[in-house]
Amino acid sequence: MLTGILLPIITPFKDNKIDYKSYKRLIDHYVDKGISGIIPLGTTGEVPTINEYDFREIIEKTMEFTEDRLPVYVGVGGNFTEKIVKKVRLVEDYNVKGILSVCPYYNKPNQEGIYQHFKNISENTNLDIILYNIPYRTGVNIENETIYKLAELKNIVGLKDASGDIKQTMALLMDPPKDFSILTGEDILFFSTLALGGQGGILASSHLKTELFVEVYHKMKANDTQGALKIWKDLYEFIPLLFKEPNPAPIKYCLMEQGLIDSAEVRLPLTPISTQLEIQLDKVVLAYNKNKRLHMA
Ligand SMILES: O=C(O)C1=N[C@H](C(=O)O)C[C@H](O)C1
Repeated sequence: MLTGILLPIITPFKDNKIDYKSYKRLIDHYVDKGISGIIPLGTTGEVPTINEYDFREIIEKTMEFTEDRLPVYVGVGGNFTEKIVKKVRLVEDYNVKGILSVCPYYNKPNQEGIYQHFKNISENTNLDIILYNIPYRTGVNIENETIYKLAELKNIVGLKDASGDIKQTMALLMDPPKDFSILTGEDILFFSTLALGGQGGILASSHLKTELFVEVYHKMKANDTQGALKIWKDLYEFIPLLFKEPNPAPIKYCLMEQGLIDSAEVRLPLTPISTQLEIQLDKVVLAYNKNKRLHMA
């Protein structure tokens, strides 16, 4: 079972090229923070603006830099099944654990089409597959009935749930498929997903205050709900700031401010964050780092 926090890691750019010096620094920073895996080339990795050459190189460098210290799941999704199968074949050249595959977007398949799409991918790879349901980006919802059917397939191991419908999420959590991980992809629902029996989250926001997210997870697993809630209240205030402008621009700004990456560059059509948001984030991140130094002193 997939459990805990998987980090959908950003792709650092510098002068419009991928900044692998920063990328290595970033991976070395996270591998001992208690996360359960790394996911390059997700939404937060800005996969829509990554070309084929860079796609392959990012996987190669991710494997090189993680040095087997964490499992790697690669974002491989799209709305042309045949093309996705070919892309999965490319990913199999590397020792990755699996893929995170977003529901087909724009051409808006029905539930049978969604089922056949993922069944086709499942039959053409031995890699683990995490389904990614995010209707507010794709325009299509993977309904629970379809998730139950897909969960029966040999290598479909879990769901990244960003359904945006708490009733749908709760219904699935109340009667989860067997040996199937339900991980929230809606960061603000991390605590409630754990409280309802979910296995964890794929959380862009855990690039920041990583230790706190990990502590919430462990406290919830130890049934220390009040202890987890005390920490969660701080994160609950913080998370919306990271999505106030298009993800991952706010996160990249904070990582640059912390010296973890050299530049907060994003690729068009994404744009740098506003000065107003910079000021808001400076306050929060500086306060957190100061507090951390005080605790460590
Ligand atoms: O890149 C991801 O994976 C995630 N993307 C979501 C989004 O930006 O919509 C947020 C979530 O934290 C993980």
